[in-house]
Amino acid sequence: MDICVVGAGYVGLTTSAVLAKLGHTVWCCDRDDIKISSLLNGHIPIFEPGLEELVQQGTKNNRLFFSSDVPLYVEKCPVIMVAVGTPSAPDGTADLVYVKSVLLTVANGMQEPKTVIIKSTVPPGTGDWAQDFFLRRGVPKEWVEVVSNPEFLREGTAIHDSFHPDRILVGASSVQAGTLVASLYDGISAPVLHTGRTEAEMIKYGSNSFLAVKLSFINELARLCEAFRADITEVAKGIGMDERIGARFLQAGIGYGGSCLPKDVSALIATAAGKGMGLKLLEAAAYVNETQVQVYVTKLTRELGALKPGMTIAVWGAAFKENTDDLRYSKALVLMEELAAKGCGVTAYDPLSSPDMDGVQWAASQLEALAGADALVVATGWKQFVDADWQVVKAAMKGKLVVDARNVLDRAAVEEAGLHYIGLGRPRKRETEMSAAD
Ligand SMILES: NC(=O)c1ccc[n+]([C@@H]2O[C@H](COP(=O)([O-])OP(=O)(O)OC[C@H]3O[C@@H](n4cnc5c(N)ncnc54)[C@H](O)[C@@H]3O)[C@@H](O)[C@H]2O)c1
Ligand SMILES: O=c1ccn([C@@H]2O[C@H](COP(=O)(O)OP(=O)(O)O[C@H]3O[C@H](CO)[C@@H](O)[C@H](O)[C@H]3O)[C@@H](O)[C@H]2O)c(=O)[nH]1
Repeated sequence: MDICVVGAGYVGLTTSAVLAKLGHTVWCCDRDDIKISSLLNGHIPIFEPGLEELVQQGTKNNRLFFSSDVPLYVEKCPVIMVAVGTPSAPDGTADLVYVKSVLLTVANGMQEPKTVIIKSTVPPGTGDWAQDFFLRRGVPKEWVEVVSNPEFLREGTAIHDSFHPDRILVGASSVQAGTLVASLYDGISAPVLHTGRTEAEMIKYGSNSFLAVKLSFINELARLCEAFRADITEVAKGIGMDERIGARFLQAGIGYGGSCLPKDVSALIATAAGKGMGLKLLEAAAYVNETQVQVYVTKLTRELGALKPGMTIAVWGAAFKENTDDLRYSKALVLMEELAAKGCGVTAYDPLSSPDMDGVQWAASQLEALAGADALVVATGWKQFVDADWQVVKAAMKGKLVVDARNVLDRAAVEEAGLHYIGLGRPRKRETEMSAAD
């Protein structure tokens, strides 16, 4: 099948490479000339493990092509997949300006019947709106089928997730269109769920919102654990052993970030508000998440005294999670902003990113970031941070405080090095327990 994928971001690029691997001929188009020329020169503009190899395979096998001429390939291809961004507008709604601009390009270049797949995350009702939009632009009804086909990949594991999805979701208003879109994924062994368009859109928002609620729930429970000196990692393990709940997404920490969960929660809340409804549970999840960085600022203040000029805090991690260079809605950056605003010196390190920020100095290595530091905060769970040599860390720092904002460090190893460990809901074992464990 000849497919034009519009948008060469995380989703567009990954999906293009995956569809090419599945035997389709894919034109991945983006209006960003710089991105496309870099792709044409063999350079992948994002960090995603395994993506470069897959893209190279696709281009070598003449299955994957790149172009900034969006109208040309939109007109040529019978199947168009819209994978452009749907960022948060200032009022919290999903800004559909990019999606609408692609739909207009499609409508203008319509010379023959087409299937228009919406891969971008869009609010319930958008697919129906798009179908009407084509009719209103004078496109004959039988010439266009809009199909919702949301994406569930995670950054950092995008290739694995694409080839091993929990489900392939296809929301269509006709069996024929749904079957055609499902067939694009032939070769992937996963259940295919056929639904209506709006149901598919709702499933995507519902899934991300559920994950957000799960994370804010465990983060709030971790706060409560602190009040009882209970260990949230043991509590989460016990809760997660109930198969109805599941063990994943129960790692307490500095809160969820990234380009999806925060914006999709806010878009669903705004979508409900548009229907005169309040989504109280989601609002609470968003609130807990927004206040989670403050929990760590309070911990630092409790240990170091008022945060002020003259103090230096080292922060390891900039990305919103490990194995990505994506900084969108990163809690690590929010923490750095908070510390810098209080006048603290912030020395930071991330294996992939060093964005310009007022009051933040980027070090060339994780050890270099520790020079003169009163405290270290581990804000992203990169493996190289987890595996740090804590004796070396101790020698490099001025102070002794290590704040594990992801609950990923080996507390005993940190403490054995003579450092003072603080996580979230991870108390020191009580003396009696410690001697019983010895
Ligand atoms: N990032 C993820 O992990 C992920 C996972 C699942 C779903 N999604 C959803 O997929 C969509 C895309 O997300 P992303 O992270 O890949 O976005 P992104 O910001 O990385 O990339 C979007 C791309 O679209 C391009 N673009 C915008 N308007 C265009 C136009 N009119 N014509 C051509 N190109 C245009 C931009 O230049 C950009 O390269 C969003 O709706 C997002 O919510 C993202
Ligand atoms: O136990 C956990 C799991 C995750 N996180 C944090 O939660 C955020 C989101 O993580 P993750 O979901 O792995 O990242 P994304 O790549 O944004 O993926 C989410 O958003 C995508 C875009 O919609 C969806 O496709 C995916 O299914 C959905 O998991 C990150 O800040 C993580 O650090 C935790 O704090 N604790």
